[in-house]
Amino acid sequence: MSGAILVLNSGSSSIKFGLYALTGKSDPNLLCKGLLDEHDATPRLTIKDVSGNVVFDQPRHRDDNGNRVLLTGLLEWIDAYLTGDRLLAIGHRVVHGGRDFVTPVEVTDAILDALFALTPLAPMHQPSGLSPIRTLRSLRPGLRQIACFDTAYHRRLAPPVNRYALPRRYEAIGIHRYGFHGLSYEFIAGCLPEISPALASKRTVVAHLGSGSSLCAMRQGTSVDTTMGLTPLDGLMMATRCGAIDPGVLLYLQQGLGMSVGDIEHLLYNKSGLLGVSELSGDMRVLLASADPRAAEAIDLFCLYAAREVTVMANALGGLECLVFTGGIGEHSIKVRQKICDRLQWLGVQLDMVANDRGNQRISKENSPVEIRIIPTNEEIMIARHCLEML
Ligand SMILES: Nc1ncnc2c1ncn2[C@@H]1O[C@H](COP(=O)(O)OP(=O)(O)O)[C@@H](O)[C@H]1O
Ligand SMILES: CC(=O)OP(=O)(O)O
Ligand SMILES: [Mg+2]
Repeated sequence: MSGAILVLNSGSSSIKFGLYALTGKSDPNLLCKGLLDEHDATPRLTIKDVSGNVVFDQPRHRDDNGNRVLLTGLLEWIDAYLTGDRLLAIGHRVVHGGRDFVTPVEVTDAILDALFALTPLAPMHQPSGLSPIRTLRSLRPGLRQIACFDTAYHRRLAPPVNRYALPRRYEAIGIHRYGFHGLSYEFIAGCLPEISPALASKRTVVAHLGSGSSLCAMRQGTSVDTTMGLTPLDGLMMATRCGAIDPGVLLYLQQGLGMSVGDIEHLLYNKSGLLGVSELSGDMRVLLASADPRAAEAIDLFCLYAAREVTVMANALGGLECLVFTGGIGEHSIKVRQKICDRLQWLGVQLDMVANDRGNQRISKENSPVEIRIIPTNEEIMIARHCLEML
């Protein structure tokens, strides 16, 4: 098979783009990749080829509904760039697949409606992941679009691990833990046996630390527990999300302070986490560079949550033999990795400070009971692989 696949990964703070060539049955081959960072004052999609040359650069206007102008420009550019080769499909990261979507699907209007209906379960992500699909369907009705789900990798989680202590009738209607960042975890699961077969069988906790952050307890490539739940609000403290919180706080915000449901949703998803505690920014880079004590407090709390939840994941695994850092923060922040590992020394997590400073692939001490690694994630290639399987 020859042709190309476009991948769009719409996260809570960025749109990541990948264009892949398909050559036979081998792994999709990256042609160019790009990023639109919502932290930027004037976000723009900048795409570079594999040599690092900028090949596309267009601002995204705030009032560009559904990114129509941006996506129109992008499609025109891709047609010219591929010079005769055909765009075969567009693959998308969709955060919530709910109960019905546990493998990648080719999107139809009915499926799009069903996925939009899950918006209350992922209000920060579901609309931004789905609106490009709707826009692209109107721009190119004949082009196949494939949705790949963050929840799918955790689909085998079963009671009691995915169960809430609620009356059973709520579980019966789908209120249980789903877990997210599945495309990232699936990619990491694929990397472990390539690094070494022994690593793949280790009791592993993967820490995906980005704008959204979660942990996955992994054994033999499978998720056995994860920190996010019905929604991507649970578990770790995040850029602007609170993470695990006493549900009584929510009741008090409503009953005691008279806040509306919409205001509480906005507070928990968009105003809390690093941003809420620091009162400065949800961007870890900004906090690390700040001398304000509130920034340091926010970073401390972030690391406390992460370390605390690692112990919960280790419990699900019956021990801890490997800790993997990934995601924007996990891959790049020396200090955050160090602070998390410091809190986990009693579990056998022994960080090699020099290796950590250098950002080596392996950052644990030679005799550390727990092997510590940095593995850059790649949700886009995972989506491209799923598309190739579907095609
Ligand atoms: N060099 C760095 N040091 C610390 N944090 C970083 C660095 N580079 C990126 N980050 C953090 O990573 C976050 C984005 O992570 P990423 O996984 O790319 O996010 P998304 O959830 O949007 O996919 C940013 O908000 C930033 O705080
Ligand atoms: C599920 C989730 O939190 O995603 P992101 O990290 O892209 O916000
Ligand atoms: Mg992400």
